[in-house]
Amino acid sequence: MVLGAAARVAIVGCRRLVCSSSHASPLLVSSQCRQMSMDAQSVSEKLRSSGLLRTQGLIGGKWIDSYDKTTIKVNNPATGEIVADVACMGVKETNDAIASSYEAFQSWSTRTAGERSRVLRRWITRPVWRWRNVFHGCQMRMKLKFDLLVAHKEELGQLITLEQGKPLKEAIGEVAYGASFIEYYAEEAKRVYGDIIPPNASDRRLLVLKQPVGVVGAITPWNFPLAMITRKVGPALASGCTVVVKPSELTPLTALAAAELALQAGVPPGALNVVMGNAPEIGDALLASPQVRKITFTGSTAVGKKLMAAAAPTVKKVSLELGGNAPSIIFDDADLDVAVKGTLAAKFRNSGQTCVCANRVLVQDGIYDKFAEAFSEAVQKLEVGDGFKEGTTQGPLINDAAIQKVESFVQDAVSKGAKILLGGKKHSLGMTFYEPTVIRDVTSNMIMSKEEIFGPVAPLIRFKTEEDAIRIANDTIAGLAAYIFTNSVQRSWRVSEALEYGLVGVNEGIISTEVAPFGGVKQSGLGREGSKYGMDEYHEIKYICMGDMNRQ
Ligand SMILES: NC(=O)c1ccc[n+]([C@@H]2O[C@H](COP(=O)([O-])OP(=O)(O)OC[C@H]3O[C@@H](n4cnc5c(N)ncnc54)[C@H](O)[C@@H]3O)[C@@H](O)[C@H]2O)c1
Ligand SMILES: O=CCCC(=O)O
Repeated sequence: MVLGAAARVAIVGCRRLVCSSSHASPLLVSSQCRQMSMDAQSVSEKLRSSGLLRTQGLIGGKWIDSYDKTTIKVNNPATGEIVADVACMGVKETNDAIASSYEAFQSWSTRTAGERSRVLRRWITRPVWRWRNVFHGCQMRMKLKFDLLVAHKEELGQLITLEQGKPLKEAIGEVAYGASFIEYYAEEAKRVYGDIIPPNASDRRLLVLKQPVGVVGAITPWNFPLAMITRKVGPALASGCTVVVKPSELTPLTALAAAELALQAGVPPGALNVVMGNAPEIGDALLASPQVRKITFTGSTAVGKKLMAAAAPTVKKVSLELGGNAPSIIFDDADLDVAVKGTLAAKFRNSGQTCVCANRVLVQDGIYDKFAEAFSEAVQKLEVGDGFKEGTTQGPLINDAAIQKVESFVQDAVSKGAKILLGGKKHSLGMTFYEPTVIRDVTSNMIMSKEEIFGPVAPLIRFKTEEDAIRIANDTIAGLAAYIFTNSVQRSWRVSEALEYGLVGVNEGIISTEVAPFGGVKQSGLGREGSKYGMDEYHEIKYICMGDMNRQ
């Protein structure tokens, strides 16, 4: 089974990946990687000594090198410097991870919901008992809270900034967001109820049980290296499933640190495994295995489609969180300030590298010029720089391929008549920094109207009527998030209902939360994550018909 390589990473000496693949990013080839700057180096030394900078995979509760000792280089996108060499794994390691996960499932799935809940809670908050002086040498044993994910938010945030590039403050915010899924599902574990159905015959009783699916393969992207993992692993473990996680090769360090904390919390050996390296090989092994009963994937639509097809021979359950093309619709009656702030947040979070990012800004005729001016003013205040630098609000893009994509989209729009109001080129900082950009007079024939930009570029599209706005907004294969800015309650209902999207923000630019369902329609995906709906994805429904009940 060939899934097609989508490797955009330097894999140095990896035995299996064809490194000369046209997909490999030239930026990340080892000869071009420079020594680390003092700042990043001291951060990484601190992380190493804290035991959180792990470079081996986790299989069956043991940290291991790849079997042939090959490694991948992980780079800091802000500087191009090498942060770490991590194990480059493939089929053999993945098969062993699946086997250990399968074994762990036999006992993890039979633990009570309360036991699983306590382990998950310890992953974020672990109680420890210590003797404490209470009065004149008199000691008492006291229960203290020792937070794992939360207490290590600084270190985890630093790891995210090191390997992904987002500003440290935003990275620490991601840790809190990521931890919120573990907290939520630790609670939800105890609320998985079945049903008793009124029977169709008086001597029968009809029951419905929810049981864990089994071993889950979780494949995650680089843009949220922690939260995209906890959003899957939280409900999976809470349900009684065990997991093999494959993080992005670009950002494996955060996943490994989170797994180290999971072990400290008491997640049993094999219940959580992490393998990384050769994506197509690992993907193939997960998909081919009959022991893996579910694949949950967050990433591009193109890869998601390949995985879905490859899941067919073993008829696995599939959840897909794929790309978006979110409209942010500003109506004439919107509060200008709210619309500017909301769209700014929706567009420029994570330098525009978010699946729910506003990809198209649809602005009604009457407010178009005023909005364009106020929005450009706000965008101009964004501070581009290294994520470790105080005050930075916009980090680098993930790699050269991302920059080239953004540049080509902007060139296409300009060649077809769009006008740049702000930015429109690489930032003078070099590397993969791009100027926050606003472009007006964008139309539906331009590539940026049709495809995910995944960068800090806001295209303004003019519309006349509410019907026009809905038609333009829905004219895409994607259907993840949409935003509306209006002061009319009736309009907000009408338009929310008419939009073919999985999430709608009304006068809000950041709407993701662990308590609400997250997921797309059309080619943005299948299934939901977060909330009680996210838990359902990890259950099989079993119907039990008990007959002969009237026998004395
Ligand atoms: N809907 C959501 O919730 C959501 C969230 C975050 C990101 N995304 C989307 O993810 C994309 C950006 O992330 P990306 O560039 O990491 O996506 P990607 O599809 O390139 O990679 C995602 C993951 O899939 C792996 N992968 C790639 N090819 C594979 C193969 N053949 N077999 C198995 N695994 C393979 C990668 O190594 C990575 O771990 C964007 O399109 C974004 O919209 C969606
Ligand atoms: O990139 C997608 C996930 C971001 C979010 O959960 O809001």
